[in-house]
Amino acid sequence: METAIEVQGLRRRYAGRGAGGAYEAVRGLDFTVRRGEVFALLGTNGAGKTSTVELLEGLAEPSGGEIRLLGLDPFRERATVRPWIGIMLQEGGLPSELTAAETAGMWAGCTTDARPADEALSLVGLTGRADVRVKQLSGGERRRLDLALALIGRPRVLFLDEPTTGLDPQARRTTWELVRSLRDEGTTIVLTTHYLEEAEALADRLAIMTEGRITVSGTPEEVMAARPSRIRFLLPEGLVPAELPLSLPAGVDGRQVEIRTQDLQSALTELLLWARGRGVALEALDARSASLEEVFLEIAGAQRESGRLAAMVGKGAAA
Ligand SMILES: Nc1ncnc2c1ncn2[C@@H]1O[C@H](COP(=O)(O)OP(=O)(O)OP(=O)(O)O)[C@@H](O)[C@H]1O
Repeated sequence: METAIEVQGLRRRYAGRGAGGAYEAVRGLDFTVRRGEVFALLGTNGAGKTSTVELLEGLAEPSGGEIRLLGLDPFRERATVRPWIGIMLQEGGLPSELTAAETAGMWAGCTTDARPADEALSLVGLTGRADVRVKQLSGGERRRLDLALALIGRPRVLFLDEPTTGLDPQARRTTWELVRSLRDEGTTIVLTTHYLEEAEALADRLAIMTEGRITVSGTPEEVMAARPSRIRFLLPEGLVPAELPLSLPAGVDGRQVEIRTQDLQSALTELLLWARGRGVALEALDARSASLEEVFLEIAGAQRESGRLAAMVGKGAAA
């Protein structure tokens, strides 16, 4: 598969951050985004996602490393790259007195080979709101207008920064469908989102960032496969934990039993055969594969813990 974006050793340092001095928000990233895929960049607040995406968009110069977007440097060759990319910003900042149609028309007027304004509004389901002023649109509708504007230039690479924040569940699903159909038409999409089910639903590949570095990357399946699945149920009345199958190491808290396994199907089969053999029912039985959310929370938890330990060590050193 062809490469759309190639990133090597990417760094971004902000000069003078209050009393704290310079701060390096992006600390040596290497990744590739293939043509026609959805690539999601995930991470906790302040992990460095926006700082990274701004570099990919050519809005700032890296302090180290290299980016090739469709073969060019997006900062130095911005004039050439700009028409190829569509950017949906977190805060639209649109003139509030214009209607949705006027806003899209104005945008189309500044764009070569623009998609007609009404087509862009229709893609995001705003046709019925075309004559409403921006200031009277709901937060979710404004978000969809931001997306329509990002699509007006028929971008080859589309950057979506938290595209469904504030959207109701139905509008979110419609946006997902649109993202999938753009991808199927060959658009490369870089997505940042805090909704992990969104990343799971849309991303062909993803990377989780922590403190300016990529901690985990791969397809959602690869990222989740590294974590154990979980089976939970209530210990049947009259049984003690020692009577549970020995081959399935279980954690028991009161009546709540939890088994963690890398092979959910075998463990579940064994558990159900055991239950049938004992003639017991497993109340509140719940078996599930690791979700992206669990992987994310584990990484974020480890990061918080290491930050806490570093602070304790720092305090100890200062004392
Ligand atoms: N202009 C700036 N000057 C100094 N520091 C900055 C600047 N912009 C961002 N930072 C810092 O860089 C770090 C990364 O910020 P960034 O906005 O890239 O994170 P993020 O992952 O996009 O977070 P969020 O999920 O909250 O949007 C943060 O610690 C932030 O305070």
